[in-house]
Amino acid sequence: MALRELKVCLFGDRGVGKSSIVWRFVEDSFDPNINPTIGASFMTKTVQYQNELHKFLIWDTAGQERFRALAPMYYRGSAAAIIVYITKETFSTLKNWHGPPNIVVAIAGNKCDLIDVREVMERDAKDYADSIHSIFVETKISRRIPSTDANPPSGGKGFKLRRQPSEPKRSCC
Ligand SMILES: Nc1nc2c(ncn2[C@@H]2O[C@H](COP(=O)(O)OP(=O)(O)OP(=O)(O)O)[C@@H](O)[C@H]2O)c(=O)[nH]1
Repeated sequence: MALRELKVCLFGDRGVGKSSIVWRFVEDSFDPNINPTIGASFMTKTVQYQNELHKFLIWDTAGQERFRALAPMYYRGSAAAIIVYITKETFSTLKNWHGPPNIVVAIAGNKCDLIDVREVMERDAKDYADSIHSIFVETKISRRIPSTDANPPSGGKGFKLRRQPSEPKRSCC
């Protein structure tokens, strides 16, 4: 079976939930006490879609301002980027995370389970996403969404982690 490798990076201010999104995707788990990322953390997950295996090489970057200058390095060679926000403030800094024009960008409005924290109207976020030709999705990582897919992709096998859930995140670059 053919194997395609796709580099995907996550960007966004600290605490918006980038690592939680990755953990939900890779391990289908949620840790309310997850540690902040230092530098970046790397994980992979292989998903079968039709007759192809897609191996996602996922770079989860640190949101702290001091790491922002490293973004171009992670963008290099990426097929896609996910830029995450939650509040008005983290939404207003989305443009700081913009990358090259030739990659797929998805904007994720995370923590939509926390009604009080959610300050950006879905319509405004969608309009912004349209204006930069990106995908828009609202996410909540804290609760598992039951799959309605009778044949879910064969993720889970073939992924490797550099960090166990209970360990602190390590810088790897
Ligand atoms: N209620 C709720 N909490 C969330 C959600 N996603 C993440 N969190 C929590 O938000 C906090 C920050 O999550 P992280 O995934 O570490 O955020 P991050 O963007 O990777 O943060 P940095 O590593 O500092 O850049 C953690 O306490 C998570 O458990 C969500 O959808 N809902």
